Amino acid sequence: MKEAVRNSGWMREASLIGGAWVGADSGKAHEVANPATGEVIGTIPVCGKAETRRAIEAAHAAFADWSGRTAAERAAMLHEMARLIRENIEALAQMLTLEQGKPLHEARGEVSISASYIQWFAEEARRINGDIIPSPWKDRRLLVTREPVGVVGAITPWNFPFSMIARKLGAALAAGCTIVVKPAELTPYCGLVWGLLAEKAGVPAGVVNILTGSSSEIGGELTANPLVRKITFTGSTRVGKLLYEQSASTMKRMSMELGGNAPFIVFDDADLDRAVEGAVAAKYRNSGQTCVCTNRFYIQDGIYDAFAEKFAERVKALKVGSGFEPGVEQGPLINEAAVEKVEEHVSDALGKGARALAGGKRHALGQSFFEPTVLADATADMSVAREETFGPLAVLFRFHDEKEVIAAANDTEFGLAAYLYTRDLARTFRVSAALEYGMVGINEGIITTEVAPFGGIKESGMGHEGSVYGLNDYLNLKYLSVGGL
Ligand SMILES: NC(=O)C1=CN([C@@H]2O[C@H](COP(=O)(O)OP(=O)(O)OC[C@H]3O[C@@H](n4cnc5c(N)ncnc54)[C@H](OP(=O)(O)O)[C@@H]3O)[C@@H](O)[C@H]2O)C=CC1
Ligand SMILES: O=C(O)CCCC(=O)O
Repeated sequence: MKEAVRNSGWMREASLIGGAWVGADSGKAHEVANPATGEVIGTIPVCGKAETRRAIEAAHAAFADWSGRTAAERAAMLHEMARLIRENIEALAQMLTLEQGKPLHEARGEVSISASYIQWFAEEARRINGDIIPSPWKDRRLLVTREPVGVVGAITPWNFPFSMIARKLGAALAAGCTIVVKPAELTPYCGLVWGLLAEKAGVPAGVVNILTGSSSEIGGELTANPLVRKITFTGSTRVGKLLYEQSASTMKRMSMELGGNAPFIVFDDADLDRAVEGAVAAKYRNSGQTCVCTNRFYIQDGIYDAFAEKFAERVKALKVGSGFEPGVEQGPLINEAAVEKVEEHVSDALGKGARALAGGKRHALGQSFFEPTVLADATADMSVAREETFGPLAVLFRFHDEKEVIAAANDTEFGLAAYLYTRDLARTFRVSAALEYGMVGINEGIITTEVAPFGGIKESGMGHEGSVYGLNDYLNLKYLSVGGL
C-alpha cells in the first residue's frame, strides 16, 4: 500500500510557502512511519522560525486579493476542492490509513466529512450578511458588517489529520482569511495534501501555506507574529494553554478544541441494545483516540449487569488489525507512548479494584496494537476518572440516582461531549441542561456533522467549528455610524 500511496500523486514531502513547495532552510528532514508496521513511509522538512515567518508574510501579502474577491468566487473554489476530495476519496483515505492507522472505512468517513465541511463553508461564504440597527437618531444609519480577521494560524492533531484541517481551512477561506497550517508531525501527509487541493482548485498562491517541522518554533512564530490575527488549535489542553499564553501579547482571536473526559450515562429505562451499540461507537472509533470519545461510562444499578455483559461480549468480538485488512474495526494506536498511557490507566484501575471483562493488555499483533478493553467496578479515585485515556479502554461506574450521576459527570475540568441514554423525555431535558458540556448526544453515540456546532466549554476550549456558527470565529464585526443624512 505504501507504494500505491507514494505513487498516487497526492503525497507531498515538501512544505508549501507562498505557492512554492520547499524543503527546510537547514535541509533537515524527518521520517514518518506507518503506526501499524513501523515502516518508514517518507520524510518531511523540519521547518523552523524563518520558514514560518515567510509563510506568514506570504499569507499576509495574499490577504488583500483573497478577501477582496466576491463571495461567489471564493465559494466556487471551495466547491471545486470538495469535488476533488470526493473524486479522490479512495486515494486520500488510503494515505490517511497508512500514516494514521485507522480502519479504511473510518478513513473514508473522515475524508467524506471533510468534503462536506468544505462544501458547507462554500455555501456559507455567500451568506456572510451584515445588519442594519434601528437608529436612535433620525439623521443617522447604523450598520454592522462582518470582515475576515486576517491571517490565521492553524495547528492540528494526528487523530483526525484530514478533517481537523477541513473545518478550519474551509471556514477561513470562506470568510476571506488566508492561512498557515501546521499539521501534526506524526500525520503530515494528510496536512500537506491540502496545499495540493487548494492549488488544483485554483486558490491563488499564498492563500494556503502548509508547514511541517518543529512545533515549538512554528507555534512560537505563529503566536508571536503580529501579522497573524487568529490562532485555531485542536489538540491537548496542555499545548492549548501554552498557545493561549503565547498569543496574549498580540491579543489574537483564539479557537481551541482541546481534551475531553466524556461521560456516557445509561439510565435504567434506556434501550439496552441501542445503548450498547452507541457505547461501542462512542468508545472504540479511531481506537478510542477521539476527543469526543467516552472516557467514563456511568450505568444505573438496575441495568448495570445486563449492560456490562452485553457490552463486553460485543467488545470481545471487535476485529483488531491493520486498517487495510477487510472487516477490521480497530487499528493500532498512534505510537508507543499512547499504548503506555492505556497500560498505565488499566493497571492503576485494576490495582484499585476494577474487574476486567474484556481485553486488558497489549494485543498479540504487537507494534502499537492494544486489546479493546472493558473494566467494571470503576471508582472515582482511579486515574481514568480524571484523565483522558485516548485509547480503547472503557471503564464502568455504577450509579444510583440522577443527582449523583450529574455531580459525578460534571466533576472534571473538561466540558467537551457527554452522552445520555434514557426513554424519559423530562429526564432528557433535565439532565442535558445540567450537564456542563458543549455537546450532548442523547440516545446517540456519534454526533459529529458539518451542520452542527462542534466545541467545548471549561478547559475543553472555546469557539465552534462547522455549522452556521463556525464562521463567526473567522470574522470581526465592524460598526458603521453614518451621519449627516
Ligand atoms: N482534542 C483532540 O482532538 C486531541 C487531544 N489530544 C490529547 O492530547 C494528548 C497528547 O497528544 P499529542 O499529540 O501530544 O497532542 P499535542 O497537543 O501535543 O499535539 C497537537 C498539535 O500541537 C502541536 N504542538 C505540540 N507542541 C506544540 C508547541 N509547543 N507549540 C505549537 N504546537 C505544538 C503538535 O505538533 P507535533 O505533532 O509536531 O508535535 C500537533 O500539531 C492525547 O493523548 C490526547 O489526550 C491529542 C490530539 C488531539
Ligand atoms: O477528536 C477530534 O478532535 C474531532 C472528532 C471528530 C469526530 O468526532 O469525527
